[in-house]
Amino acid sequence: MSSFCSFSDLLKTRQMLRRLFSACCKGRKRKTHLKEPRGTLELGNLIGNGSSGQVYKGHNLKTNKVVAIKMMNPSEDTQKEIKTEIEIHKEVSRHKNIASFYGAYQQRGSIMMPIMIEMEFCGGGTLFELINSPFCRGLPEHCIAYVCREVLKGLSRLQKKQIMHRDIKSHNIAITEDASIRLIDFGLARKVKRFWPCKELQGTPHYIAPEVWTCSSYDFKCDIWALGITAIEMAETSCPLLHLQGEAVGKEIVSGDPPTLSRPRRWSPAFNSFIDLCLTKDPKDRPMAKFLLQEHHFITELQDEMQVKAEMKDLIRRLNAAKHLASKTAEDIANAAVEEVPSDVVVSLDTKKEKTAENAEEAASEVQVDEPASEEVVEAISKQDVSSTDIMGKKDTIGHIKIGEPEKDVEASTTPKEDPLQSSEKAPELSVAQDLSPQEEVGSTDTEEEQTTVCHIDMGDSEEAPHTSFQSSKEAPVLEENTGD
Ligand SMILES: Nc1ncnc2c1ncn2[C@@H]1O[C@H](COP(=O)(O)OP(=O)(O)OP(=O)(O)O)[C@@H](O)[C@H]1O
Repeated sequence: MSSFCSFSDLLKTRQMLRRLFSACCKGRKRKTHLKEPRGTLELGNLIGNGSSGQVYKGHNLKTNKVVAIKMMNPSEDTQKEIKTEIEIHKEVSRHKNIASFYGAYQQRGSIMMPIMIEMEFCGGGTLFELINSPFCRGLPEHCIAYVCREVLKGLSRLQKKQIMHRDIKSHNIAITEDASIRLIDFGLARKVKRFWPCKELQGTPHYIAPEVWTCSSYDFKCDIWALGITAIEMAETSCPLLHLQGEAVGKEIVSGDPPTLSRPRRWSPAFNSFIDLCLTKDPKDRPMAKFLLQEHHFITELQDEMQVKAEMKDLIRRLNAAKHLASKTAEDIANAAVEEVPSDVVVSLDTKKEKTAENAEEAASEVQVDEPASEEVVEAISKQDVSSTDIMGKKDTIGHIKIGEPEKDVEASTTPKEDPLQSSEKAPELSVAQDLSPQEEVGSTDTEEEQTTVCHIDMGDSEEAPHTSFQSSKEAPVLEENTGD
């Protein structure tokens, strides 16, 4: 008998394989199920305000956990993106360097009702807040190495899942109160597809890799570039090319030399070399996360982790104390303003706020290391229509790019600006109703699962610098009890 197959046999086999492949693909398509939030989630204070939504501290009444709740208003354009964010966050969540995903929710009634992602609350704030706090003039090198190592672990996890974050930046690196590092915000994260390379211009301009600016095929390496930029930011408190905006940043990144530390001799050769490697312009020559984790001495020679974490914890305690003071002072000022300030409200408030910021800064530097961090009480608020919440931050768009400039020196406007450290705002409350029939169950997540890593990118609203993250005098929307099933 001949061991050769006939041409028709080959064709049949090919067809069979095709059918098998498409059946597998269909099988793998998962529906994003969203749970009904009422009776489960209770919203507390606003803790972050991004271009795609607002993030509140919250309470899961069933697990009795303090959580973070990201609330996004879907539109026809963004609905799919939000679901992708949920799916990806859920997929990468079980890792110690990724904020745990606990579930996704949507109140019954309409597909346009706000969608919520419940996740681990990171009580130390973000890396951006930390390096921009009044008492931080850049992180010491061993702390930078520690943060880079933890982010690389997260990126490595993402890569195992064939996912690129595409918005690695200091705003999207959260810190827990015990100084553990977590990647957050998977709004721009995408699967890397071998036969369908990604060419979209996406990200936050100052962190975007050259190959992304030129819309060439790109992959996980764009996250390594963004980490290199973030490492410079940790050392110098601002990222390179901050004087440029939008596409001008892209032109410089594509045609100029890669950014470096502005005073390289102040830092070790290992740190300089790490940055050089991360900021290699040709992605083919740029190392992968795994290589840097295992081979680069800036990462591998990190010693005395206990000491590094103790230093980070100290900074976090001071940051939280400053936030707490600032929110208290803001409350006092708001109360006083109502009574005292008559006609020239804007000017008076501005002056007062400046003073408040100064006071808070001064007070923070006096705060003892053991001062307890602020613990806002998660409290229920009167019900209001969630859908009325304006969750869209300022956002410029160039092509696919969200052009957020992470500028620090935002010009003082004539309207009063709140101190970024303050987050005294009350969040919308998820009204607690008794009927829990899960409508579409989304991220039914096992809250107690072991963590793993993940990350994603997004082009943050740059104009609304992170400094403004905590500002917004709006009360958070309350989820109204839904009666119209
Ligand atoms: N798990 C968390 N724990 C604590 N704070 C968080 C958490 N997730 C988000 N935040 C805060 O909320 C902010 C906005 O969150 P996130 O980045 O997910 O929103 P976004 O709308 O996607 O932002 P961007 O404008 O960067 O795209 C963060 O910068 C951070 O300050």
